[in-house]
Amino acid sequence: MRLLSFAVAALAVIALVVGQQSSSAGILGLGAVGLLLAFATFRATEISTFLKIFSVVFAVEYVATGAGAVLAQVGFWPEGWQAIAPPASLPTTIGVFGILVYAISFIPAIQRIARLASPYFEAPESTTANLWPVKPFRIGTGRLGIALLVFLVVLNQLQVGISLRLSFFNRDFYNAIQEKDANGFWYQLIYVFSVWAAIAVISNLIEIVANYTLLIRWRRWMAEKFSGAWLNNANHYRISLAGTADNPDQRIAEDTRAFVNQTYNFALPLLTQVSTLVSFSIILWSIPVASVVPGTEISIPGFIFWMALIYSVAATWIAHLIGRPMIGLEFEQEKREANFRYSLARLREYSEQIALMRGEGSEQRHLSERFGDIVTNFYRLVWARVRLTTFTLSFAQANVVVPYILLAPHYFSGKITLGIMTQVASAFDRVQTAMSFFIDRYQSIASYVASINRLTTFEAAIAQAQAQGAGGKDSAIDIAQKPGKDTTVETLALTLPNGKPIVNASDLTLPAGLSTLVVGPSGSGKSTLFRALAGIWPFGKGKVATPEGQHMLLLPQRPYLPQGSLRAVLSYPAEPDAFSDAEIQAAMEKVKLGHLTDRLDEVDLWGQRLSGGEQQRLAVARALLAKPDWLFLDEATASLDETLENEIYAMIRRELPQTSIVSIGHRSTLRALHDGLVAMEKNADGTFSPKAKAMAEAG
Ligand SMILES: Nc1ncnc2c1ncn2[C@@H]1O[C@H](COP(=O)(O)OP(=O)(O)OP(=O)(O)O)[C@@H](O)[C@H]1O
Repeated sequence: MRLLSFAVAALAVIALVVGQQSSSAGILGLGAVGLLLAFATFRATEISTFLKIFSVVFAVEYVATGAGAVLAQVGFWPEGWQAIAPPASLPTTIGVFGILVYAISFIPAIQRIARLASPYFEAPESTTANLWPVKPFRIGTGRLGIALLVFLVVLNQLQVGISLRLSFFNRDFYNAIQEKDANGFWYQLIYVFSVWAAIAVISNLIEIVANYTLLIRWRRWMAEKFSGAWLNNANHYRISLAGTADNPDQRIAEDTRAFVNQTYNFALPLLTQVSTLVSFSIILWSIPVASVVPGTEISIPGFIFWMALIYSVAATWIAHLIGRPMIGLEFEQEKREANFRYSLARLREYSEQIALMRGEGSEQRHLSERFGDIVTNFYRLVWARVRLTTFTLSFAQANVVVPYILLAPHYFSGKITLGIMTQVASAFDRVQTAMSFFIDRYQSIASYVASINRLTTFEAAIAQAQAQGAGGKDSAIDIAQKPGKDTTVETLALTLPNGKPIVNASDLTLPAGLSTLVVGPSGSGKSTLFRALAGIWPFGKGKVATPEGQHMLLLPQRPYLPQGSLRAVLSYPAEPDAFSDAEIQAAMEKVKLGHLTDRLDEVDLWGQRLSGGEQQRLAVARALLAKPDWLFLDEATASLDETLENEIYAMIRRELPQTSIVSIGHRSTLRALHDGLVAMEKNADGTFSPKAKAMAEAG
């Protein structure tokens, strides 16, 4: 039944066109009634799809009219151009209406792409352009991007022009063969073909260089922009807490690459295809005999063009119906691959724990399940691909024959030459290839859409984290710098990411120049309090005053050891050359890491080489080098034996006499090493409050 409606609609459109061109009111009326009947059985979305197809047809017709007129004026091409009469009223009206519907439906997608793409082309920073054979010169990053893009667009249009020119060569060449014109044959081959073919090769080579230069510059800029915004003001930490954007690594590394490549690989070929469609449509349109319906004397303007168009639209539609499930399957495949990779990466990270627990069997089963997921979906994908390819390949084969079937009667009756027949056949093929643009890109469209989504949500997550961070517009925890020396908490109510309250603090003063020990049950929110004081915990509200212009350093229980030399690990987060060898070695001796002083330039995975205690002492050495005004130690010496812990604390007090120290620790021996005590006390509502105590108090 549905098929019947579609068939009626298609026939009605043909009747409208034929009726209008032959000025036959009867056929026109039949077409109008048919279209109305068909529309009555259509769903709303189908009517809009119909209008979209109609609008494309007429958009092409309009563009062809304009381009034909301009090119004929300029007289750029040998012969064969002729002005095309503007399309008449009824289809035009429907077409213009359809164009509007079509254009509007694309606006949101284009806006999203433009929002992600445009910042690069507006980037003001200056950069060095290294474009051989021109000497390197300084230019704005965005300007260079625009220049490269414009250059590529021009080059691209040149290539369309070349293929158009070669189609005329094709016509003249076969005509010369048919007429046994040896001079014409050699002339075409030597002077026409070789020149244009050489230009085509050179322009392709230049395009490769310009293309890759633009893409790598654009991608680098985007990756730096995203990683910069992600790292800024501890946004990365708040994003992972809030869980607003999974796998930032994939977004920064993979999705920026996919976005840049795909945007380029869609935009330029799309432009090529549109220009190809327009220029070859003109050829199809402008050959008079190709407008005559084969076997009859009826002439329909652009008959063969319409045939190519209707044929391709129908094929595109069928291919879309067959290929549509592939979009979802591709998306799923990417996700399953990512899960498998993630399982492998975790295995590497926890290799020691897994080996100690003999967990390899369980890991192997887990990996094999993950890979099984990949395989299951892969087979579905293969079948979907087979179905689509069956159709597209058969269609491509039919393509070779269809134009000849349409033209053969004219050729055999002597109305057209062999040259014209082959030219029209190749133009027919070009028009239908251009129309099949989206079919050929089913897979990449799926991943393109996914990348755009991931980048857009990542941007939103970064903006949210930025707003929640210290000083951000949505930040309810006000960390103000005040004159004076102490750090004071006026009021502070901290919650978990899910809103559950955990810490309530008021009137807490951490005195400058002294050392304060914070104690309390496990899970009472001591570390969370430290995170809030450091300005990275976004959940809750309150007011904290920190002394103005003072350097604060927080050492967590598990220190972070970056990749690189031991010198870089020790100087972190300062540059590796921020401290002299003598300074570094002295700090290492003080934390009893003297045995490592001759390995400063050794690059290793230090986080896996050094013992837990050694790593903690290395972090203390960093503090000795950085000499902060405030040092927060969050169980930063918990892996050391008591004697060594005592020695290290005494050393810190000795070496950093100006530094105010706040520590979290569970061991009772720590009390003797501190001047003051703050204990976490449980409230009736289950939250904890830090309270200053005398040393003897608090159990
Ligand atoms: N990102 C998070 N999401 C959900 N809950 C969290 C998060 N971070 C901490 N918590 C919870 O908040 C509570 C306080 O954690 P916190 O690490 O501050 O405790 P702590 O007093 O330092 O504990 P410990 O002495 O064991 O180190 C715990 O119950 C913990 O599970």
